[in-house]
Amino acid sequence: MQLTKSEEKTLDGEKGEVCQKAMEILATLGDIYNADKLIEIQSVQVAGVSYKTIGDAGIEFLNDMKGEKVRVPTQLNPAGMDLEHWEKQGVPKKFAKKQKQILEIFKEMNINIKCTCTPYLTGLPHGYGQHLAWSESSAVSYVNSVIGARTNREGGPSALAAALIGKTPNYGYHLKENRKPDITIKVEKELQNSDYGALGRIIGREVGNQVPYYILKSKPNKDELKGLGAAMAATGAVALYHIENQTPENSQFKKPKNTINVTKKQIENEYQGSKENIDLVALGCPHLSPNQLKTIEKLLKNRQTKKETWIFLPREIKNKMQNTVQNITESGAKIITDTCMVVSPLEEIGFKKIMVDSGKAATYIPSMCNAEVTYSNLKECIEVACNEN
Ligand SMILES: C/C(=C\C(=O)O)CCOP(=O)(O)O
Ligand code: SF4
Repeated sequence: MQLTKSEEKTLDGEKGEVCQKAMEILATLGDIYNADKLIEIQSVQVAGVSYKTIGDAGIEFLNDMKGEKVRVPTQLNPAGMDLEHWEKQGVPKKFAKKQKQILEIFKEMNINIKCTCTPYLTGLPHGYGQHLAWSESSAVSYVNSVIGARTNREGGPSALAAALIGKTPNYGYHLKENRKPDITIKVEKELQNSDYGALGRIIGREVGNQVPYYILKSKPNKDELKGLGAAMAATGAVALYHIENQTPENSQFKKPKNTINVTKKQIENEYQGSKENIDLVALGCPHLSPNQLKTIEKLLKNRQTKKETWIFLPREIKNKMQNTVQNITESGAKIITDTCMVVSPLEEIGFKKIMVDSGKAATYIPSMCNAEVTYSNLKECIEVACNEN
Protein backbone atom coordinates (compact mmCIF):
# COMPACT_ATOMS: atom_id res chain seq x y z
CA MET A 1 0.00 0.00 0.00
CA GLN A 2 1.26 3.43 -0.93
CA LEU A 3 1.55 5.83 2.03
CA THR A 4 1.79 9.62 1.77
CA LYS A 5 4.90 11.34 3.12
CA SER A 6 3.09 12.33 6.29
CA GLU A 7 1.75 8.77 6.80
CA GLU A 8 5.30 7.45 6.31
CA LYS A 9 6.49 9.79 9.04
CA THR A 10 3.75 8.53 11.38
CA LEU A 11 4.90 4.99 10.61
CA ASP A 12 8.46 6.02 11.46
CA GLY A 13 7.30 7.21 14.87
CA GLU A 14 7.37 10.97 14.31
CA LYS A 15 3.95 11.36 15.94
CA GLY A 16 4.76 9.14 18.89
CA GLU A 17 4.61 5.46 19.70
CA VAL A 18 0.83 5.07 19.83
CA CYS A 19 0.24 6.59 16.39
CA GLN A 20 3.13 4.50 15.12
CA LYS A 21 1.46 1.31 16.39
CA ALA A 22 -1.89 2.38 14.95
CA MET A 23 -0.27 3.11 11.57
CA GLU A 24 1.52 -0.25 11.68
CA ILE A 25 -1.84 -2.02 12.10
CA LEU A 26 -3.38 -0.12 9.16
CA ALA A 27 -0.33 -0.52 6.91
CA THR A 28 -0.18 -4.27 7.61
CA LEU A 29 -3.88 -4.70 6.83
CA GLY A 30 -3.49 -2.59 3.69
CA ASP A 31 -0.63 -4.78 2.49
CA ILE A 32 -2.46 -8.04 3.26
CA TYR A 33 -5.60 -6.95 1.38
CA ASN A 34 -3.79 -5.12 -1.46
CA ALA A 35 -5.23 -1.71 -0.64
CA ASP A 36 -3.86 1.10 -2.83
CA LYS A 37 -3.95 3.77 -0.11
CA LEU A 38 -5.48 4.95 3.14
CA ILE A 39 -8.77 6.85 2.89
CA GLU A 40 -10.37 9.29 5.31
CA ILE A 41 -13.31 8.03 7.34
CA GLN A 42 -16.29 9.80 8.89
CA SER A 43 -16.66 7.69 12.03
CA VAL A 44 -15.56 4.58 13.90
CA GLN A 45 -17.35 1.99 15.99
CA VAL A 46 -15.04 -0.08 18.17
CA ALA A 47 -16.04 -3.62 19.22
CA GLY A 48 -14.25 -5.71 21.81
CA VAL A 49 -15.36 -3.62 24.79
CA SER A 50 -16.71 -6.26 27.15
CA TYR A 51 -14.28 -7.72 29.65
CA LYS A 52 -15.97 -11.05 28.89
CA THR A 53 -14.76 -11.00 25.28
CA ILE A 54 -11.37 -9.26 25.55
CA GLY A 55 -10.13 -10.39 28.97
CA ASP A 56 -6.83 -9.26 30.50
CA ALA A 57 -4.99 -9.55 27.16
CA GLY A 58 -7.42 -6.97 25.75
CA ILE A 59 -6.79 -4.60 28.65
CA GLU A 60 -3.06 -4.95 28.05
CA PHE A 61 -3.50 -4.08 24.35
CA LEU A 62 -5.64 -1.04 25.20
CA ASN A 63 -3.11 0.14 27.78
CA ASP A 64 -0.46 0.04 25.05
CA MET A 65 -2.65 2.28 22.86
CA LYS A 66 -3.17 4.91 25.59
CA GLY A 67 -1.93 8.48 25.32
CA GLU A 68 -3.54 9.62 22.05
CA LYS A 69 -7.00 10.96 21.24
CA VAL A 70 -9.22 9.68 18.44
CA ARG A 71 -9.39 11.87 15.32
CA VAL A 72 -12.96 11.10 14.19
CA PRO A 73 -16.27 10.60 16.07
CA THR A 74 -16.06 7.18 17.73
CA GLN A 75 -18.52 5.10 19.73
CA LEU A 76 -18.25 1.69 21.40
CA ASN A 77 -19.96 -1.66 21.07
CA PRO A 78 -21.81 -2.98 24.16
CA ALA A 79 -19.72 -3.42 27.29
CA GLY A 80 -20.18 -6.34 29.68
CA MET A 81 -22.65 -4.66 32.03
CA ASP A 82 -25.09 -1.85 32.60
CA LEU A 83 -22.71 0.89 33.69
CA GLU A 84 -25.11 2.23 36.34
CA HIS A 85 -27.13 -0.80 37.38
CA TRP A 86 -24.59 -3.63 37.11
CA GLU A 87 -25.15 -4.69 40.71
CA LYS A 88 -28.88 -5.15 40.10
CA GLN A 89 -27.98 -7.08 36.97
CA GLY A 90 -26.03 -9.50 39.18
CA VAL A 91 -22.63 -8.82 37.60
CA PRO A 92 -19.76 -9.95 39.88
CA LYS A 93 -17.73 -7.12 41.49
CA LYS A 94 -14.45 -8.42 40.06
CA PHE A 95 -15.87 -8.32 36.53
CA ALA A 96 -17.27 -4.80 37.10
CA LYS A 97 -13.87 -3.53 38.26
CA LYS A 98 -12.18 -4.76 35.09
CA GLN A 99 -15.00 -3.43 32.92
CA LYS A 100 -14.68 0.04 34.45
CA GLN A 101 -10.92 -0.07 33.82
CA ILE A 102 -11.57 -0.75 30.12
CA LEU A 103 -14.01 2.14 29.79
CA GLU A 104 -11.62 4.53 31.52
CA ILE A 105 -9.01 3.79 28.86
CA PHE A 106 -11.50 4.46 26.06
CA LYS A 107 -12.61 7.69 27.76
CA GLU A 108 -9.02 8.91 27.95
CA MET A 109 -8.86 8.50 24.17
CA ASN A 110 -11.87 10.86 23.85
CA ILE A 111 -14.14 8.04 22.72
CA ASN A 112 -17.82 8.61 23.33
CA ILE A 113 -18.91 6.08 25.94
CA LYS A 114 -22.13 5.17 24.15
CA CYS A 115 -21.96 1.40 24.24
CA THR A 116 -24.31 0.09 21.60
CA CYS A 117 -24.45 -2.09 18.51
CA THR A 118 -26.97 0.28 16.87
CA PRO A 119 -24.79 3.41 16.64
CA TYR A 120 -26.83 4.46 13.60
CA LEU A 121 -29.58 5.21 16.16
CA THR A 122 -27.31 7.14 18.51
CA GLY A 123 -25.83 9.86 16.36
CA LEU A 124 -22.61 8.30 15.08
CA PRO A 125 -22.07 10.00 11.68
CA HIS A 126 -22.86 7.80 8.67
CA GLY A 127 -24.39 8.43 5.27
CA TYR A 128 -24.76 7.08 1.76
CA GLY A 129 -21.36 6.61 0.12
CA GLN A 130 -19.41 7.66 3.22
CA HIS A 131 -16.41 5.63 4.31
CA LEU A 132 -16.50 4.34 7.90
CA ALA A 133 -14.61 1.84 10.05
CA TRP A 134 -17.22 0.02 12.11
CA SER A 135 -16.77 -3.29 13.91
CA GLU A 136 -19.89 -4.94 15.19
CA SER A 137 -21.17 -7.28 12.51
CA SER A 138 -24.85 -6.29 12.64
CA ALA A 139 -24.01 -2.57 12.60
CA VAL A 140 -21.65 -3.14 9.65
CA SER A 141 -24.34 -5.04 7.75
CA TYR A 142 -26.97 -2.36 8.47
CA VAL A 143 -24.89 0.64 7.53
CA ASN A 144 -23.52 -0.99 4.36
CA SER A 145 -26.83 -2.40 3.16
CA VAL A 146 -29.64 -0.18 4.43
CA ILE A 147 -27.75 3.14 4.36
CA GLY A 148 -25.27 2.50 1.53
CA ALA A 149 -22.26 3.66 3.57
CA ARG A 150 -18.98 1.77 3.08
CA THR A 151 -17.20 -0.20 5.77
CA ASN A 152 -15.41 -3.47 6.20
CA ARG A 153 -16.10 -5.54 9.32
CA GLU A 154 -13.25 -4.21 11.42
CA GLY A 155 -11.75 -6.07 14.34
CA GLY A 156 -11.46 -4.17 17.63
CA PRO A 157 -7.75 -3.30 17.13
CA SER A 158 -8.11 -2.20 13.50
CA ALA A 159 -11.13 -0.03 14.35
CA LEU A 160 -9.20 1.60 17.18
CA ALA A 161 -6.22 2.17 14.91
CA ALA A 162 -8.52 3.75 12.31
CA ALA A 163 -9.99 6.03 14.98
CA LEU A 164 -6.55 7.17 16.14
CA ILE A 165 -5.36 7.90 12.59
CA GLY A 166 -8.72 8.96 11.10
CA LYS A 167 -8.20 6.70 8.08
CA THR A 168 -8.64 3.11 6.93
CA PRO A 169 -7.11 1.05 4.09
CA ASN A 170 -9.04 1.25 0.83
CA TYR A 171 -10.10 -2.34 0.10
CA GLY A 172 -13.10 -4.67 0.39
CA TYR A 173 -16.46 -2.93 0.75
CA HIS A 174 -14.90 0.52 0.29
CA LEU A 175 -14.62 -0.36 -3.42
CA LYS A 176 -17.72 -0.40 -5.61
CA GLU A 177 -16.68 -3.55 -7.49
CA ASN A 178 -16.82 -5.57 -4.25
CA ARG A 179 -20.35 -4.40 -3.48
CA LYS A 180 -21.97 -6.26 -6.37
CA PRO A 181 -24.27 -9.13 -5.41
CA ASP A 182 -23.01 -12.71 -5.82
CA ILE A 183 -26.15 -14.75 -5.35
CA THR A 184 -29.92 -14.25 -5.67
CA ILE A 185 -32.20 -15.33 -2.82
CA LYS A 186 -35.89 -15.86 -3.57
CA VAL A 187 -38.22 -16.25 -0.61
CA GLU A 188 -41.64 -17.83 -1.22
CA LYS A 189 -43.28 -16.75 2.07
CA GLU A 190 -44.36 -13.29 3.23
CA LEU A 191 -42.28 -12.58 6.31
CA GLN A 192 -42.71 -10.54 9.47
CA ASN A 193 -40.65 -9.66 12.55
CA SER A 194 -38.37 -12.48 13.66
CA ASP A 195 -39.02 -14.39 10.41
CA TYR A 196 -36.32 -12.10 9.01
CA GLY A 197 -33.88 -13.33 11.66
CA ALA A 198 -34.82 -16.90 10.74
CA LEU A 199 -34.18 -16.12 7.06
CA GLY A 200 -30.85 -14.51 7.97
CA ARG A 201 -29.75 -17.64 9.82
CA ILE A 202 -30.51 -19.82 6.81
CA ILE A 203 -28.78 -17.54 4.32
CA GLY A 204 -25.73 -16.83 6.49
CA ARG A 205 -25.09 -20.58 6.66
CA GLU A 206 -25.59 -20.98 2.90
CA VAL A 207 -23.62 -18.05 1.52
CA GLY A 208 -20.75 -17.45 3.98
CA ASN A 209 -19.22 -14.10 3.10
CA GLN A 210 -20.92 -13.57 -0.28
CA VAL A 211 -23.23 -10.62 -1.04
CA PRO A 212 -26.86 -11.79 -1.33
CA TYR A 213 -29.49 -10.11 -3.51
CA TYR A 214 -32.97 -10.70 -2.12
CA ILE A 215 -36.25 -10.98 -3.96
CA LEU A 216 -38.91 -10.87 -1.26
CA LYS A 217 -42.70 -11.08 -1.17
CA SER A 218 -42.92 -8.61 1.73
CA LYS A 219 -41.17 -5.30 2.41
CA PRO A 220 -39.13 -5.39 5.64
CA ASN A 221 -39.10 -2.31 7.87
CA LYS A 222 -35.84 -0.97 9.32
CA ASP A 223 -36.07 -3.08 12.46
CA GLU A 224 -36.64 -6.21 10.42
CA LEU A 225 -33.65 -5.31 8.25
CA LYS A 226 -31.42 -5.02 11.30
CA GLY A 227 -32.59 -8.47 12.46
CA LEU A 228 -31.95 -9.96 9.02
CA GLY A 229 -28.42 -8.54 8.76
CA ALA A 230 -27.53 -9.48 12.33
CA ALA A 231 -28.50 -13.12 11.79
CA MET A 232 -26.66 -13.42 8.45
CA ALA A 233 -23.51 -12.09 10.07
CA ALA A 234 -23.86 -14.57 12.95
CA THR A 235 -24.29 -17.85 11.05
CA GLY A 236 -22.18 -16.56 8.16
CA ALA A 237 -20.02 -13.54 7.49
CA VAL A 238 -22.35 -11.45 5.37
CA ALA A 239 -21.45 -7.76 5.67
CA LEU A 240 -23.56 -6.41 2.79
CA TYR A 241 -26.81 -7.41 1.11
CA HIS A 242 -29.23 -5.87 -1.36
CA ILE A 243 -33.00 -6.15 -1.60
CA GLU A 244 -34.73 -5.72 -4.95
CA ASN A 245 -36.61 -2.40 -5.17
CA GLN A 246 -35.65 -1.44 -1.64
CA THR A 247 -32.04 -0.99 -0.51
CA PRO A 248 -30.13 2.01 -1.93
CA GLU A 249 -27.69 0.19 -4.23
CA ASN A 250 -30.04 -2.57 -5.45
CA SER A 251 -30.42 -1.26 -8.98
CA GLN A 252 -26.73 -0.54 -9.59
CA PHE A 253 -25.70 -4.10 -10.41
CA LYS A 254 -26.87 -7.08 -12.50
CA LYS A 255 -29.01 -9.62 -10.69
CA PRO A 256 -26.93 -12.81 -10.13
CA LYS A 257 -28.13 -15.89 -12.04
CA ASN A 258 -27.12 -18.31 -9.33
CA THR A 259 -30.25 -18.57 -7.11
CA ILE A 260 -31.26 -20.07 -3.76
CA ASN A 261 -34.98 -20.56 -3.09
CA VAL A 262 -36.13 -20.40 0.52
CA THR A 263 -39.37 -22.14 1.46
CA LYS A 264 -41.95 -21.44 4.15
CA LYS A 265 -41.02 -24.73 5.81
CA GLN A 266 -37.36 -23.76 6.06
CA ILE A 267 -38.26 -20.49 7.81
CA GLU A 268 -40.54 -22.33 10.25
CA ASN A 269 -37.86 -24.92 11.00
CA GLU A 270 -35.44 -22.22 12.19
CA TYR A 271 -37.50 -21.58 15.31
CA GLN A 272 -36.16 -23.81 18.04
CA GLY A 273 -36.41 -24.87 21.68
CA SER A 274 -39.25 -25.45 24.11
CA LYS A 275 -41.07 -22.93 26.29
CA GLU A 276 -40.51 -24.95 29.47
CA ASN A 277 -38.07 -23.94 32.21
CA ILE A 278 -37.13 -20.58 30.69
CA ASP A 279 -35.27 -18.58 33.34
CA LEU A 280 -34.62 -15.45 31.27
CA VAL A 281 -36.47 -13.79 28.42
CA ALA A 282 -33.97 -11.50 26.68
CA LEU A 283 -35.00 -8.93 24.05
CA GLY A 284 -32.94 -6.39 22.15
CA CYS A 285 -30.38 -8.12 19.96
CA PRO A 286 -29.42 -5.93 18.15
CA HIS A 287 -30.24 -3.12 20.60
CA LEU A 288 -33.85 -1.93 20.30
CA SER A 289 -35.05 1.06 18.32
CA PRO A 290 -37.65 3.46 19.78
CA ASN A 291 -40.39 1.75 17.70
CA GLN A 292 -39.49 -1.67 19.01
CA LEU A 293 -39.55 -0.39 22.59
CA LYS A 294 -43.03 1.05 21.98
CA THR A 295 -44.22 -2.32 20.66
CA ILE A 296 -42.96 -4.05 23.80
CA GLU A 297 -44.71 -1.42 25.94
CA LYS A 298 -48.00 -2.22 24.17
CA LEU A 299 -47.55 -5.97 24.55
CA LEU A 300 -46.82 -5.62 28.28
CA LYS A 301 -49.67 -3.19 28.99
CA ASN A 302 -51.68 -4.27 32.08
CA ARG A 303 -49.53 -7.36 32.48
CA GLN A 304 -46.87 -8.50 34.94
CA THR A 305 -43.82 -10.49 34.04
CA LYS A 306 -43.35 -13.69 36.07
CA LYS A 307 -39.89 -14.47 34.76
CA GLU A 308 -36.75 -12.40 34.56
CA THR A 309 -37.26 -10.27 31.44
CA TRP A 310 -34.34 -8.17 30.26
CA ILE A 311 -34.68 -5.59 27.53
CA PHE A 312 -31.48 -4.22 25.98
CA LEU A 313 -31.22 -0.85 24.27
CA PRO A 314 -28.94 2.18 23.92
CA ARG A 315 -28.79 4.40 27.02
CA GLU A 316 -29.63 7.38 24.81
CA ILE A 317 -32.96 5.84 23.80
CA LYS A 318 -33.74 4.91 27.41
CA ASN A 319 -33.14 8.53 28.45
CA LYS A 320 -35.34 9.89 25.67
CA MET A 321 -38.26 7.52 26.37
CA GLN A 322 -38.78 7.92 30.11
CA ASN A 323 -42.58 7.27 30.07
CA THR A 324 -42.30 4.12 28.00
CA VAL A 325 -39.41 2.93 30.15
CA GLN A 326 -41.45 3.52 33.31
CA ASN A 327 -44.47 1.62 31.94
CA ILE A 328 -42.29 -1.32 30.96
CA THR A 329 -40.46 -1.30 34.30
CA GLU A 330 -43.81 -1.31 36.16
CA SER A 331 -44.66 -4.57 34.40
CA GLY A 332 -41.61 -6.11 36.08
CA ALA A 333 -39.29 -6.23 33.05
CA LYS A 334 -35.82 -4.71 33.42
CA ILE A 335 -34.47 -2.13 31.01
CA ILE A 336 -30.73 -2.64 30.59
CA THR A 337 -28.35 -0.34 28.71
CA ASP A 338 -24.66 -0.32 27.70
CA THR A 339 -24.49 -4.12 27.37
CA CYS A 340 -26.20 -7.06 25.70
CA MET A 341 -27.38 -10.62 26.27
CA VAL A 342 -24.28 -12.05 24.57
CA VAL A 343 -21.40 -9.98 25.96
CA SER A 344 -22.63 -9.69 29.57
CA PRO A 345 -21.62 -12.61 31.79
CA LEU A 346 -25.03 -14.36 31.85
CA GLU A 347 -23.28 -17.68 32.49
CA GLU A 348 -21.70 -16.28 35.68
CA ILE A 349 -25.01 -14.74 36.73
CA GLY A 350 -26.44 -18.25 36.41
CA PHE A 351 -29.04 -18.37 33.61
CA LYS A 352 -29.47 -21.81 32.07
CA LYS A 353 -32.28 -21.42 29.50
CA ILE A 354 -32.83 -18.18 27.66
CA MET A 355 -35.68 -17.26 25.31
CA VAL A 356 -35.04 -14.75 22.53
CA ASP A 357 -36.68 -13.34 19.41
CA SER A 358 -33.36 -12.70 17.66
CA GLY A 359 -31.75 -14.95 15.06
CA LYS A 360 -28.32 -13.65 16.06
CA ALA A 361 -28.80 -14.17 19.81
CA ALA A 362 -30.19 -17.65 19.18
CA THR A 363 -26.98 -18.46 17.32
CA TYR A 364 -24.50 -16.97 19.83
CA ILE A 365 -26.04 -17.66 23.25
CA PRO A 366 -25.31 -21.42 23.46
CA SER A 367 -21.57 -20.93 22.93
CA MET A 368 -21.10 -17.45 24.43
CA CYS A 369 -23.35 -17.87 27.51
CA ASN A 370 -23.23 -21.64 27.98
CA ALA A 371 -27.04 -21.73 28.09
CA GLU A 372 -29.82 -23.45 26.20
CA VAL A 373 -31.75 -21.18 23.87
CA THR A 374 -35.34 -20.98 22.70
CA TYR A 375 -35.94 -18.93 19.57
CA SER A 376 -39.43 -17.62 18.89
CA ASN A 377 -41.21 -14.40 17.95
CA LEU A 378 -41.68 -11.33 20.15
CA LYS A 379 -45.32 -12.06 21.08
CA GLU A 380 -44.43 -15.57 22.24
CA CYS A 381 -41.49 -14.20 24.24
CA ILE A 382 -43.82 -11.80 26.05
CA GLU A 383 -46.36 -14.60 26.65
CA VAL A 384 -43.70 -16.79 28.21
CA ALA A 385 -42.34 -13.86 30.24
CA CYS A 386 -45.80 -13.28 31.73
CA ASN A 387 -46.53 -16.95 32.27
CA GLU A 388 -46.00 -18.60 35.68
CA ASN A 389 -44.63 -21.91 34.25
C1 LIG B 1 -18.35 -10.75 20.66
C2 LIG B 1 -19.27 -9.62 20.40
C3 LIG B 1 -18.97 -8.33 20.54
C4 LIG B 1 -17.72 -7.72 21.00
O1 LIG B 1 -16.72 -8.38 21.32
O2 LIG B 1 -17.71 -6.48 21.08
C5 LIG B 1 -20.67 -9.94 19.98
C6 LIG B 1 -20.73 -10.38 18.60
O3 LIG B 1 -20.21 -9.41 17.79
P1 LIG B 1 -19.85 -9.75 16.27
O4 LIG B 1 -19.40 -8.45 15.69
O5 LIG B 1 -21.10 -10.23 15.65
O6 LIG B 1 -18.79 -10.80 16.27
S1 SF4 C 1 -27.03 -7.27 21.16
FE1 SF4 C 1 -26.69 -8.78 19.55
S2 SF4 C 1 -26.13 -7.54 17.81
FE2 SF4 C 1 -25.80 -6.28 19.62
S3 SF4 C 1 -23.65 -6.63 20.23
FE3 SF4 C 1 -24.92 -8.04 21.36
S4 SF4 C 1 -24.83 -9.89 20.12
FE4 SF4 C 1 -24.17 -8.22 18.74
